[in-house]
Amino acid sequence: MTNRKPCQLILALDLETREEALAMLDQLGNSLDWVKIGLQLFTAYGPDFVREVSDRGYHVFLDLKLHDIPNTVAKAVQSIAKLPVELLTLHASGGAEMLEWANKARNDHAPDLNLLAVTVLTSMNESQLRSLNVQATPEAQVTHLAELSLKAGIQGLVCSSLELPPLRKQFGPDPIIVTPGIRPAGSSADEQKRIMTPKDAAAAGSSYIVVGRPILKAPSPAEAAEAIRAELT
Ligand SMILES: O=c1ccn([C@@H]2O[C@H](COP(=O)(O)O)[C@@H](O)[C@H]2O)c(=O)[nH]1
Repeated sequence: MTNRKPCQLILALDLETREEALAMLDQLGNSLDWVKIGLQLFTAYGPDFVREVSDRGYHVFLDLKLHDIPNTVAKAVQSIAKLPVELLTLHASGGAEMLEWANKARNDHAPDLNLLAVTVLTSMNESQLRSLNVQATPEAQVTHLAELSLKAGIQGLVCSSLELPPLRKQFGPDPIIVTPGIRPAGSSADEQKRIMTPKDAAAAGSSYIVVGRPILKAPSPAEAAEAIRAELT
């Protein structure tokens, strides 16, 4: 028995234009509490778009996957602290010093912001890790990077739901664990390699699942989102 909160759905709002994105949010209405703004819309519309989504009442997850020298990442966290963002990603592979500097900037400027360390992208499998000269399995590499990140003080992790059992066993119920690579049964995996259904991800201990194309490309995005939410309860 754990005191873990119920798993929540985050929509990955990966669309081309502001107009398309806002129309999608209009369609989804009450099916949604959380919106992830990623590189596509942030590079096109920047902080104003973040404020616009937040002004509509959504919790905002800004998925910029920061990865640079410690000073540059810390300064970026300081800038993002001025925005209505509750979750922000950075790459764990930037290393302990980068993570510590980012966390200090968060503590100094945005203590309500939760930083999430991206471990191994869900689009990667073991052979892709080998091509980067990483000899570990995805599970071992995720666990290693998770340990590094949590030791550096980072509040949460991004990984595949497949890695949830060992992570929850080692780190317990407290770390926020966000899992993309979610595919309802029978839907296309696209380029995602380490996938799970919403139901299984929730049961395995995901704090939040991230879903993009299975909702965005569905004939009825609102029905698709509702069906996914129903799997989480
Ligand atoms: O390891 C990761 C980290 C982030 N993502 C992001 O999640 C969504 C997934 O979109 P789908 O359309 O559901 O595949 C996307 O914005 C990625 O940038 C991830 O997939 N894997």
